Amino acid sequence: MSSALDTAQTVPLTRKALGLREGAAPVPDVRIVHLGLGAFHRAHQAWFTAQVDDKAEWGIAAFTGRNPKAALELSPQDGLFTLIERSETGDSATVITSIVEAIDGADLARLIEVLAAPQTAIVTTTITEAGYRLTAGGLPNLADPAVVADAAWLKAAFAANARDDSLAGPAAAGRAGLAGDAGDAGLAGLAGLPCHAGLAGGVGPTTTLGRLLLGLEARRRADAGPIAIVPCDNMPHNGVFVATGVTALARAASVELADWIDANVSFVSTSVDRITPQTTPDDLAAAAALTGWQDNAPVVTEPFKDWVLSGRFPAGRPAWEKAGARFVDDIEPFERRKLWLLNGAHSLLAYAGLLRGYETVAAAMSDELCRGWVDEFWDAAVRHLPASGLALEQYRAALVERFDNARIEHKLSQISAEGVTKLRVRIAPIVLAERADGRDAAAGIRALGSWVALVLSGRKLVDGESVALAAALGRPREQAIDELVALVDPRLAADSVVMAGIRAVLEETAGA
Ligand SMILES: NC(=O)c1ccc[n+]([C@@H]2O[C@H](COP(=O)([O-])OP(=O)(O)OC[C@H]3O[C@@H](n4cnc5c(N)ncnc54)[C@H](O)[C@@H]3O)[C@@H](O)[C@H]2O)c1
Ligand SMILES: O=P(O)(O)OC[C@@H](O)[C@@H](O)[C@H](O)[C@H](O)CO
Repeated sequence: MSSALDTAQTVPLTRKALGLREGAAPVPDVRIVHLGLGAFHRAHQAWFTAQVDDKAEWGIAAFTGRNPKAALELSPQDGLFTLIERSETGDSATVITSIVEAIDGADLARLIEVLAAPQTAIVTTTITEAGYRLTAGGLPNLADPAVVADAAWLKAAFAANARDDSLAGPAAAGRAGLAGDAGDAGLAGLAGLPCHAGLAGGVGPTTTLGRLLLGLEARRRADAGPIAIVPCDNMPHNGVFVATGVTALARAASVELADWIDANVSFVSTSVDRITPQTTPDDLAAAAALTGWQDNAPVVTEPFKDWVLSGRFPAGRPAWEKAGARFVDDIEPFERRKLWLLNGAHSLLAYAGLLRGYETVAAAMSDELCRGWVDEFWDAAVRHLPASGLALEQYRAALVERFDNARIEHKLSQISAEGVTKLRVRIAPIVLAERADGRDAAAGIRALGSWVALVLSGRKLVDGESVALAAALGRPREQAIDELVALVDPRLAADSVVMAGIRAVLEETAGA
C-alpha cells in the first residue's frame, strides 16, 4: 500500500495482471448469485466471502439491477475491484476477488443458466427496499404496472411451456422454444441451453423478483436442488418479507413453481451493516494511488462491518462466521437495533440535516441541534429494545464515532431517497411505541416533519411512491400533510398529537 504512486504508472486491473504480480490464484466456480450489483454488495457480502473462501469454492456471479453500468465497469476487470477502507485517520486498500462474473441484470439467459446449475447454493440480493416492489405487508404491489406485467408474462410463459408435451426435461424445454402468449421470443433456453437468443431482445420479466422466479423455474425444471435466498437490504424480517412476495408472485404464475419453492427454497433473514457511500471520481484516483492498479470501479467503505443471519442454507454456504458474521435463531433484536438506531438516525439526519443546509452525515452531526435530536431519538428507541444482550451503550458510542467520520462522505441526498418506505420501518415504529406509552415522540416527529417539509417544498426526492406523493401534493395544503403522513403509516396520521407535532416542525422550518 502506498499513497505516492503516480497514476500514470498504473496497470489495468485484471486477474491475469493480478496473478503476475501476486501469484495466480484459482478462480472459484459460481456458487452464489447476487442480484443488485451496487457498492454495498461489494463492500459487504463480497468482502465477507473473500475473507473466508481460502479454498476458492465460492465464486459470485453478480447481476446489476436497473442498468448495466456496474457490469460494464467490472467485466473488463474480470469482476475484480479495489475496496478502500476509510477510517478517520487513513485509507487501506485490498483487491477483492470473490466476484467472478459481473453481468447485466437484463441478461436473463445467463441468470437462468446459473440458477439452474446444481452447484449454485445461494442467491443474495441488495436492490434497495423499493426494488422488491412489495406492499408493506410483503405482497406484490399490484398498483405497480411492472409487477402486473411480470406476473402476466410469467403465467403465460409457464402455461405455454406446460402445455408442450415435448417437455420431457430441460433440454426439451430449450428446443420447444416456449413461445405462447408470453411473447414471440419465448423462453428459449429456460434450463440453460445455448439457445438464448429469444431472451436477448428485452423480452421477459423486468422486475428483480420476476427475473428471480424465471431462474427458479429453470432450477425446478433442471431438478437442481434446494437453494437459499438471502436478502441483504435494510428491511425488518427481510427473509420473511421477500418469502411472502416471492411465494405470492410464484403462486400467481404457476402452482408447480410455488409448491417447489415451498419445499426447496429457504429464505434467510439478515441484518447487514457497513456504511458505504456512492463511489466518486476522486475515489478512482485514491484507489490507483493506494494500489498501483487502474480500477474503474473501486468502492469506499468504513472499517466497521456486521452481518447477522438467521435461517437455513440447504445447499451449503461459505464459513462467513470466520470473518465475523453471526448466525442466530432470533434476529429481531439485532435488526431492530440496527434499523432503528443506525438507519433511523440516518433518516432523521437526512431530512432535518438537508433542511438545515447540510450535505453529509458528518456535517449534520457537527450541528449541535441535529446531534441533540439524534441523541433524543436514540433515547426513545432504546426504551423499546431489550435491555440486555445488545450492548446498547457501546453500540450508540460506536455509532457516534462512525457518523462523525468525516472522511466517509455519506450524502444525505442518498439516504433521503425512498422516504415513504424508509420512514415506515425506521421511524414510525418508535413514534407509535412512544405514543402508546403516553410520550410525545418528539424526535421521531422531527424526522417525519422534516420529510414532509422537504416534500412540500418541492425538493426533488427520489421515491418509488412518487405517484402517491404527487397525488397528495395535488390536495389543499392541510389535506396534503395528512395524506403524506398516512402514506408512511395511517396510524400516525390518525394521532392528533403526532400531526400537531408535525405541523409545529413545518412552521418552525418554513422558508428553510
Ligand atoms: N450503502 C450502504 O451503506 C448500505 C448498508 C447496508 C445496507 N444497504 C442496503 O443495500 C442497498 C443497496 O445499497 P448500495 O449502496 O449498493 O446502492 P447502489 O445504488 O450502489 O446499488 C443498488 C443496486 O440495486 C439496484 N436497484 C436499485 N433500485 C432498484 C429497483 N427498483 N429494481 C431493481 N434493482 C434496483 C441498482 O441497479 C444497483 O444494482 C440499500 O438500499 C440498502 O438496503 C446499503
Ligand atoms: O442504503 P439505504 O438507502 O437503505 O439507507 C441509507 C443508509 O441509512 C444506509 O445505507 C446505511 O448507511 C447502512 O444501512 C449502514 O449499514
